Amino acid sequence: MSIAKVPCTIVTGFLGAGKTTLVRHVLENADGRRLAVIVNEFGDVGIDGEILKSCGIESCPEDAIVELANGCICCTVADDFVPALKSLLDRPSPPEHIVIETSGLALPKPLVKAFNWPEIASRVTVDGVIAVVDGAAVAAGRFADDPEAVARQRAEDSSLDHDNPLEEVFEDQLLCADLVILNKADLISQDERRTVAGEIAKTLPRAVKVVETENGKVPIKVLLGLGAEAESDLASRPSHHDLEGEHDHEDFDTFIVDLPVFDSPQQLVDRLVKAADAHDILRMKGFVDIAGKPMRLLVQAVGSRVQHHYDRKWPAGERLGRLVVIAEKGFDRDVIRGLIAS
Ligand SMILES: Nc1nc2c(ncn2[C@@H]2O[C@H](COP(=O)(O)OP(=O)(O)OP(=O)(O)O)[C@@H](O)[C@H]2O)c(=O)[nH]1
Repeated sequence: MSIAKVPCTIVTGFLGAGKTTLVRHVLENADGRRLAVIVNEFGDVGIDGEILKSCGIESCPEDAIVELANGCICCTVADDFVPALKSLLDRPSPPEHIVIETSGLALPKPLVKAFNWPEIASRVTVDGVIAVVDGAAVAAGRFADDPEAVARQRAEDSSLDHDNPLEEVFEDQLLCADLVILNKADLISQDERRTVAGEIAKTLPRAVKVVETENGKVPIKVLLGLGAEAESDLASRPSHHDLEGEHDHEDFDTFIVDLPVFDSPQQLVDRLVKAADAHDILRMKGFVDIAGKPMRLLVQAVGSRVQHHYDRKWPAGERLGRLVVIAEKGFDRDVIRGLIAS
């Protein structure tokens, strides 16, 4: 008797596109389905796992969320990803569906390939790769090559590889997708939506549905149950990195800023906007200690767009403000620290 494989959905998308928001929406609408989540982050502090664990959804116990922080799973498939998947499958009551949220810098294809590894090939299948796109970031030209910058680089050094690393990661994620979620539709106009949809269509290698939404609010039956079996279909998912082998995220860097106590959320927001504008920071997220408040403030910035809310009481002994910063390499950590924390 053959045992049905557990379907797994890979959620990819660039930094801050809305992956965690979408995964949380899936958990909130699981309708009794036994789900588990593997969540991976590029930064050293597991913020996304915390956000998901603190969601307070009854059907989603904390041990259903497995965090793989500190690096991209696409590069640590053997050490982190496959063992994490196996340990979920080996549980006395294994999940009925597994959702994998990759880091915003991860390439999905190496992960899909891992599903062919003999250790897990007979037990799991990739139900679908969902690429979440930040509509506002695409509309702002975040992933497009800057022709002036390319020309400048070429003039300085003709042998230089001028590929835009943001564009490459963004495209690799789309090239592997079975479904594209055009998220943050609330932040862009009708015209911009058309432009963004056009850019996505230009990149997609085959017919793939694009669903527009905000805050990842797409019905769960659209997201899960795609039946793509992506691991058997690698040839139709080209990648910029097919010829280069492993990529090592050398274009990006992350560090942690220890934060002082702030008098108000606005005081911090002003500093984050200033830092993001001056240094082209891609992503900041963390928990902040606001004077006199028993709750911790969850702060998230995508570029210089900052959002915050009090998410839960500080756990005992953990009241310490910390922020993860991710940017393209070449920035001065101390300068950024100085702008945010002093
Ligand atoms: N306005 C708007 N904000 C959104 C939407 N979806 C997500 N956000 C916000 O965008 C920020 C990033 O969302 P996340 O879900 O954490 O994004 P992510 O892709 O998981 O981020 P990383 O894991 O850091 O790559 C958060 O502040 C969200 O509240 C949306 O549709 N509209």
